[in-house]
Amino acid sequence: MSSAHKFIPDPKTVAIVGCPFSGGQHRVGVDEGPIHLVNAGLTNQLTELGWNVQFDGHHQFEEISAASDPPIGKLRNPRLVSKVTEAVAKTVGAYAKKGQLPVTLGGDHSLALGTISGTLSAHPDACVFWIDAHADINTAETTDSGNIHGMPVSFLLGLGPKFAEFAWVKPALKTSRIVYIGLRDIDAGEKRILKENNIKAFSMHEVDKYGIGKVVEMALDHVNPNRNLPIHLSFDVDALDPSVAPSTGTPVRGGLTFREGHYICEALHETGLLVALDLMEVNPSLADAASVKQTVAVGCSLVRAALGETLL
Ligand SMILES: NC(=[NH2+])NCCC[C@H](N)C(=O)O
Ligand SMILES: [Mn+2]
Ligand SMILES: [Mn+2]
Repeated sequence: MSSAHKFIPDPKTVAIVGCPFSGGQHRVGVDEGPIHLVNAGLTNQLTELGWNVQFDGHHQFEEISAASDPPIGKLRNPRLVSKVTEAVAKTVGAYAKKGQLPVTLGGDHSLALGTISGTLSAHPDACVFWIDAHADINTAETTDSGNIHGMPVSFLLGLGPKFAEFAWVKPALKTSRIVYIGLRDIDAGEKRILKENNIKAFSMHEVDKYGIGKVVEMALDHVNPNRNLPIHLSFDVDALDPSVAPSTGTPVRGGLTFREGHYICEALHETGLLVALDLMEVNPSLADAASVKQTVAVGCSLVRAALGETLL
């Protein structure tokens, strides 16, 4: 079966961008996520789905010692996160400009500052599906944790205080072009930001109320009413219920089922509009071996679903 990709020319190529990075939060191990996902056979699985797979090894990031990267205000590891995400933006943007579909494997969700910047450099009118238990829209003022993986969306939207260290970030995303699914752990400041900016969000309450099929349709109607804009899918594995994806840094009960998570990926594939995908926050050091294996397998299977694997 050949799927009609509206923005990815044949022969369709996916570029795997492995990002062993954990500087956007404080738990060790999330940098091992991409290595586990690739070792589980992800590249071969995508070849079998009919994709050319480009993978040149995991991203090598410049090191910045903690001593030379003190907090700026509440922001932790600001220079490191900025450098790394800027490099990711360049890499993702270059692949997207060549007509390839970048699949970025995290690593923590601060990386989406890079991936979405990269996508928007190639597809300025792209919309973003942010699938997550969290909104990751804190600013340097509202954050409690100081972890930048809880803030990438505010940077992309140009909300909150600006920092010279992040001068490369263009606030290229419009509030009307992002939609959330799966939310259930939103900080008070984030609730305010979502409301004040009229940002569309489907929490687990709406998933329960309408069912995932209707929610994805409503989400598409909001960000992509004519079904003609490129789509960037940023999937935080903690959107799934911890019984489905236990091995992650900030698990929250009451999440998406295995099928609901996959349905989102399948439905976005069916649009033919997907131009980039992130799979973030798999942390192989936070659970027993069986749970790690389960989480890594679910991660691979979400990526396959977004890239065309069907049940029949
Ligand atoms: N990408 C994630 N898992 N983010 C979790 C963010 C948690 C919390 N809201 C914070 O700002 O720290
Ligand atoms: Mn999350
Ligand atoms: Mn997240």
